[in-house]
Amino acid sequence: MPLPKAELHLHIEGTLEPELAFALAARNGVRLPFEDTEELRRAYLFEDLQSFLHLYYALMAVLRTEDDFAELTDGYLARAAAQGVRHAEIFFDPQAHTARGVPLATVVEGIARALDTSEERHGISTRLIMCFLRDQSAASAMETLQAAKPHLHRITAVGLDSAEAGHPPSKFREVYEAAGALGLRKVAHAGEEGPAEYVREALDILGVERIDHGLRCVEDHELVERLARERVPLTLCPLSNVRLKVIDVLEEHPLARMMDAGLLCTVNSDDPAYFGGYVGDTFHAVREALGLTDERLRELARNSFVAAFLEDDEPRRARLIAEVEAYDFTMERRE
Ligand SMILES: Nc1ncnc2[nH]cnc12
Ligand SMILES: [Zn+2]
Repeated sequence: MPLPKAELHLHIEGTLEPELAFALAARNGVRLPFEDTEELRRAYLFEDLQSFLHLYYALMAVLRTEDDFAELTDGYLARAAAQGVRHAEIFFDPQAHTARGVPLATVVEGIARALDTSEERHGISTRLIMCFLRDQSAASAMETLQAAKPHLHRITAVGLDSAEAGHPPSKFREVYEAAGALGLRKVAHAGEEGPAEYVREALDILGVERIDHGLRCVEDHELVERLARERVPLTLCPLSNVRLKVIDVLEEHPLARMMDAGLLCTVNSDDPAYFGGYVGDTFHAVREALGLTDERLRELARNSFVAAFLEDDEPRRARLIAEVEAYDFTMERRE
């Protein structure tokens, strides 16, 4: 039995495996600029965030119907469950779909259909986080928030993703204020490719409760101290950082040093179909590359439930944390 964990940084569109991409392309009559799944997989060599985003947005062309989104989401939940995920907070990028003529209702209802059966089918409780594309205008983000009003019972929080450099959190001040007024919780990608200052802006200007990535906080000692003191969760994605060349090799990832500095770190998969592993694979990879002890892995799993948006189900959080505390690592080695 794998270590129980929550996944808090997962783009549902980033779980589109090549096999499903081709199946949906055939079903929807969409022509992909790749001959087959092998040729597509060979394209997964990225130079940076932007080169990944280019392929990520292009492949979304195959996602057209509610069934497509439901199938994508249910497939992710099945793979996540097999790796010990018991709670998942899932990002989606509405503007990437509405810009292609796919209605927001199709996207939300398709994803929600899979989420509605997730506890029963996969033993995973879920939350949905609607992300704004930061390389689009603040006005477009505000329109998206307004358009989401009929779906707010499905949505727990707002997030901010896509190309970071040159698109500071402050650009979205009003949108986050409006989201807060609607009762939505707040997270944002910051400090992935962008500077430590963007992490500060996300906290002070947007009022986020968690930072997605936050890796580059390590360049700013005072910020690290603040994040540790205020127990701000960071949703790190080590395999993503290597694939997008934010760091050179996994062995150089600062995760262990960040934990030593008292930061509330979690480990997540980001876009697992593209970056070579789901969250259980990521735990294994960082254990090997950084020599993490069992107690460090337990801390990461505990942190994932501490940082989860489970305030409306504290008994579940407590049960999951108790499972982490009682986890016997020799069980995993016997698999
Ligand atoms: N790692 C990432 N950073 C920013 N935007 C994203 N969208 C999907 N994955 C992303
Ligand atoms: Zn991300």
